[in-house]
Amino acid sequence: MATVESGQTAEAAQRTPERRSAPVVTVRGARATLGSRPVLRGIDLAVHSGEVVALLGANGSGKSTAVRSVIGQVPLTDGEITLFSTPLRRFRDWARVGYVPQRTTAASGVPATVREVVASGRLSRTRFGLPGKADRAAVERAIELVGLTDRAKDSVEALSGGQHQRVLIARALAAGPELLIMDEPMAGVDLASQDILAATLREQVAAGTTVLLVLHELGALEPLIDRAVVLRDGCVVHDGPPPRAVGQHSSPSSSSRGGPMPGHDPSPLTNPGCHPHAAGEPLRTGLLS
Ligand SMILES: Nc1ncnc2c1ncn2[C@@H]1O[C@H](COP(=O)(O)OP(=O)(O)OP(=O)(O)O)[C@@H](O)[C@H]1O
Repeated sequence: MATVESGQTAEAAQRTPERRSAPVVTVRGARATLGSRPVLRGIDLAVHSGEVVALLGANGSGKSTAVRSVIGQVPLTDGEITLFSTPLRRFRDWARVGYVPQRTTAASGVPATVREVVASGRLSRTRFGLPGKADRAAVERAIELVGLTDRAKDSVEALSGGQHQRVLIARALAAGPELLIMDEPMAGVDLASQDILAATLREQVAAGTTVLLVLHELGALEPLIDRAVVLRDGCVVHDGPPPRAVGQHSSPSSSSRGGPMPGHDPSPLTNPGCHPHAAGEPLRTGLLS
């Protein structure tokens, strides 16, 4: 794959830097506890307009908790989050945000068609809950984007896991979000669906959508990724070019695609809750391949 010096792929680098100036998501000093366990221990994260940022890390490192805190599902015990420059506690413009949760069923046991589930994602844009022509067109477009037009009338219960995931993504796209947050969108998805999802995402990114996604492996999405933030034990241990998969690099500073870029080093030493990984210890990203 073609790469540029910074470690970004050529495709990611082609997108204009001026589109990336405005912060869409900022997370500062975020701490969160689930049960009695401190799961986020002071993370900083920023996603700028038009950027595609991957949140990586081993199982249990806090990736899902981090994105769930961004959408207000997990309260912080300390720190602050802004969305579109508005503090999260005052943010109401949820139609601007599309969220695809970690693999769940689209139907939740309620019989519903593909079109009905996708249309539920458009409700935030409809006037008085009544869908107009533009709303119906947006729903059809979202279904088409994920290649399920021929299944629109089918029950979601009749779909494969990968098709299910495509429905959830279409639901998130139906409102035309400016920010798309996806938690492991490729997990358990068949290769054909992965290709469709990658193409869908590429189209969104080309149109200017900002993307924050939790990933286990970069896979088909790698060409789109501008930057990777790696969590370990609730701390940011890397913020910079997407690292190579485990086994392909030895340490963050040893590879042009593996090391933090100047100015992007999260400097965990400055964060009392987080400790830098031992020198020479491989950066564990949670990548499986
Ligand atoms: N509701 C909960 N109550 C208590 N602990 C929780 C809860 N949800 C998650 N945890 C714990 O918080 C830690 C971080 O979980 P989280 O789901 O954010 O990690 P993750 O990096 O997304 O992992 P995975 O890749 O497995 O999804 C884990 O140790 C998990 O067991």
